[in-house]
Amino acid sequence: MSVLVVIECANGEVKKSSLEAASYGSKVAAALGTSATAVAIGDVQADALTRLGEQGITKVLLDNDSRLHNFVGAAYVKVISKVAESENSSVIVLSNSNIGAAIGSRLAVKLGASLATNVVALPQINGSSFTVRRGVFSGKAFSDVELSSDKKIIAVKKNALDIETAAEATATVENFSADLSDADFATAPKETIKQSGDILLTEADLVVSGGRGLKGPENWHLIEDLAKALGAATACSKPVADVGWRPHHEHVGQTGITVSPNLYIAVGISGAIQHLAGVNSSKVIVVINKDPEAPFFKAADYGIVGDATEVVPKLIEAAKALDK
Ligand SMILES: Cc1cc2nc3c(=O)[nH]c(=O)nc-3n(C[C@H](O)[C@H](O)[C@H](O)COP(=O)(O)OP(=O)(O)OC[C@H]3O[C@@H](n4cnc5c(N)ncnc54)[C@H](O)[C@@H]3O)c2cc1C
Repeated sequence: MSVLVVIECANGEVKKSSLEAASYGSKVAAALGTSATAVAIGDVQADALTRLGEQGITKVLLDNDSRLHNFVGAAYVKVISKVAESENSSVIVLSNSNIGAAIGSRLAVKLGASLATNVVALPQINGSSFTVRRGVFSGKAFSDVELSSDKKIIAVKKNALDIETAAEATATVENFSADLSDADFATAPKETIKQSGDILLTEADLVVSGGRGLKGPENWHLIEDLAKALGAATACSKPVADVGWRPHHEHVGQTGITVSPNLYIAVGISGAIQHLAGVNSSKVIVVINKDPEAPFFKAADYGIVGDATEVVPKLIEAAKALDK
């Protein structure tokens, strides 16, 4: 019996959300008195995988098939399920990322496992049954669910738990071949067009976001300059994307992307419930709005009442000064 953690990789590195999953999986393994193994998929350097020892992973199995560098659901499910069988894994931990959400239910069907998505806390273990807490209704409520199958799959909500790092531990890395055939890639991406911007919004630790209060695209440099000074990704409210000031892949909220950064700075955004649905699991929310009655202030950890054109340049200067 072991705990298996699914590690997503891109550009040679392990994604942050997978470090969170590794940390979570190691704690579950410790509670069960077993070890945590990982299966790595995607474009990754071996030394990035050995460093998973710092999150408590003892062994990493890597499928080197270059066709896996792009996400292909059927192939990913096959690799993970084969590793789970060969390692006799009873608990599989993955990130509740886009990829995790796409493969979790398919894996559950293939392995006959119970599945909990959007998990925000370690499980309570009662014999062979786990009770896990899930975030539901866009983070407005929690639901405690029982996983009673022998095999369990837990998809951990991004940024819900800290990454714990133990000094100097390394994981061994072994190659694993799932003997994938062309049929496993029957539906595969032909081309990947990366979103603009240096920092991927869904993976960003810091996000600076703008709304209609910016008045027009001619003022968007305020958002970009603050983001650059902080090393943040940029985002926007839906109306801003609808009128074409920004591309739709930057729109966050109920009908856009969900983000969970450590810091979300909202500039000139009113804080409508549909916007909050995509950002309210951010660790710290800072709101800048000239209207003291703006609903976003109720969800904010810090608020600045003021005109964005006056407040943001001061923040940019302050952020630049921190770098000196
Ligand atoms: C089904 C549905 C789904 C939706 N999905 C989404 C979604 O996913 N994401 C989303 O964002 N919205 C979504 N919306 C729209 C949402 O209801 C709001 O209309 C939208 O979020 C408002 O965008 P905003 O805050 O940028 O603009 P506004 O509501 O116009 O707010 C602008 C804010 O800027 C402030 N402001 C004005 N001038 C300044 C200044 N100079 N300095 C500082 N502050 C200033 C104002 O006080 C105001 O609070 C959805 C709506 C529906 C019906």
